Amino acid sequence: MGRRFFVGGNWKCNGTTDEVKKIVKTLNEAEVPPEDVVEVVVSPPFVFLSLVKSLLRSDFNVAAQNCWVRKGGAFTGEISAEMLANIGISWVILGHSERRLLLRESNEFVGDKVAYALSKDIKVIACVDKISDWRNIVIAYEPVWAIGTGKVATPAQAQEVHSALRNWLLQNVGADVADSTRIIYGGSVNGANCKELAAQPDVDGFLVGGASLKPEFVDIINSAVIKASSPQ
Ligand SMILES: O=C(CO)COP(=O)(O)O
Repeated sequence: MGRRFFVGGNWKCNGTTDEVKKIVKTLNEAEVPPEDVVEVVVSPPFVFLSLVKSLLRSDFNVAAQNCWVRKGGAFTGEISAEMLANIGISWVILGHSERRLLLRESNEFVGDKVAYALSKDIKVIACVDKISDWRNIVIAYEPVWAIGTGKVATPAQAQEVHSALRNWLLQNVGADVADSTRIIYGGSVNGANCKELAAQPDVDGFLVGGASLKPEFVDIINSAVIKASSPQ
């Protein structure tokens, strides 16, 4: 099987230049498993993408937190997938519940964004339809009640939903995709609760908000080792 553990750090709308440099320094100095054991992607706000990309260790990747739904042009305030590709950003988070709730992004709009980003060779952390190339998708399950609340799903709750999502992939897309697609959990993940969650067979990693701004993010990355040693 061998789904590579995935840990995403969603910094959301946080940080100053100094704070960003500090987080990157902590990550650069951290001892973590090699790239073939855990894939780490941090997602700073747009204005810090180039800075983080230039300073961050080369075994970690950088994601944008959003992008425009199609080719750029007269769309004030938007950032296109082409622009992300142009500055060497290979990942984007699309369809986060904060954007769905606060900015009224619909399933269809998010689905169009995913399709467009994939067409420009940007990999996507998403939970949507309209996906044609599953190789470049990581699905994030983030119960809204757990985001930023300190209330984390129990390992059994997370496993139940992740396994249902994988079953949906099996029934609707195919066995290969169900077997290979990473389904990651987000919502109040921290250094203390990550290990038990990581041990669940269908939890393939995390999308971390608040704790991704703190040194404990390194502990979350290191929970990949639990996964590597637990029977699947
Ligand atoms: O929304 C999240 C990650 O995208 C989760 O946020 P918290 O980890 O702060 O709950």
